Amino acid sequence: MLEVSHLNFAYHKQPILHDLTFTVATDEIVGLVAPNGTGKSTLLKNLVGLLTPASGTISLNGHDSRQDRTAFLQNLFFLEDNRNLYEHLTAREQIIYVQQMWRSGVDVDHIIDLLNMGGYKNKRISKMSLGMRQHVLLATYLAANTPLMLFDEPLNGLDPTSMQLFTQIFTQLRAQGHGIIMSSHSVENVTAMTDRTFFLKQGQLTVCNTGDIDLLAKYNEMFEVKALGPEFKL
Ligand SMILES: Nc1ncnc2c1ncn2[C@@H]1O[C@H](COP(=O)(O)OP(=O)(O)OP(=O)(O)O)[C@@H](O)[C@H]1O
Repeated sequence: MLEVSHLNFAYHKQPILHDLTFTVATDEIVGLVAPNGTGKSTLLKNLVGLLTPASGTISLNGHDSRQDRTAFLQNLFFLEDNRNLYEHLTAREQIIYVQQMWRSGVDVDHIIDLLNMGGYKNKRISKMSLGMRQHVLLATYLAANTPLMLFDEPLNGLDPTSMQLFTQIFTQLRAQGHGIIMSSHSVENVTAMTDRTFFLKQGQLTVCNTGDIDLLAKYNEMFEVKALGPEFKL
């Protein structure tokens, strides 16, 4: 269980996260949804310690993020985006590297098969397309095999077939006792698999059970999109 209590964060004088308190179980998928520039990445970075909260506490499976840092970090995986992969490694080498760092013992070739990466497993990451990189990125999470996984826009750049495959994998991970927080600017992308949706607005969360309400209507109500008027001209 991830437990976050009274978390606050600001960039200099710009407040981004205001007094956030929430929990995430290690067998649920939470969608973190908000428009661009709201603070989704900032929240994920605070959870993992890449940014330091101004105040508040974070613990994971009883390990406090500050007092018990090593155990806390062993329980989660977060790789911000595919630009953080090692460009000079091949897909297979990158996956082996993470599997060894996290000492997970997961079968690397099984991950490659599962993600249909056989055709490019020996290609250098620097030569890969966006979609291929997203597959390698997800593969690193499977290689770490941690109780909690934090994803920043994992579905970006995927074709519909890959989107379906990723959705199935996330659902399987939940069934096997992994907790997932997944940011997305698109509510449609995450509703198929999330148990709860956290809408982030002005530093605060509105938490909804997926299935209880029309999430798209809620999104539109919270983040009103103004229609372009007839006066619009280029
Ligand atoms: N290093 C930084 N220094 C100062 N301000 C920052 C920094 N990084 C982000 N911000 C600001 O914090 C706010 C939230 O940014 P963040 O990247 O967390 O949003 P986001 O919801 O993840 O956006 P996106 O969907 O576009 O990735 C934005 O106003 C952004 O300009």
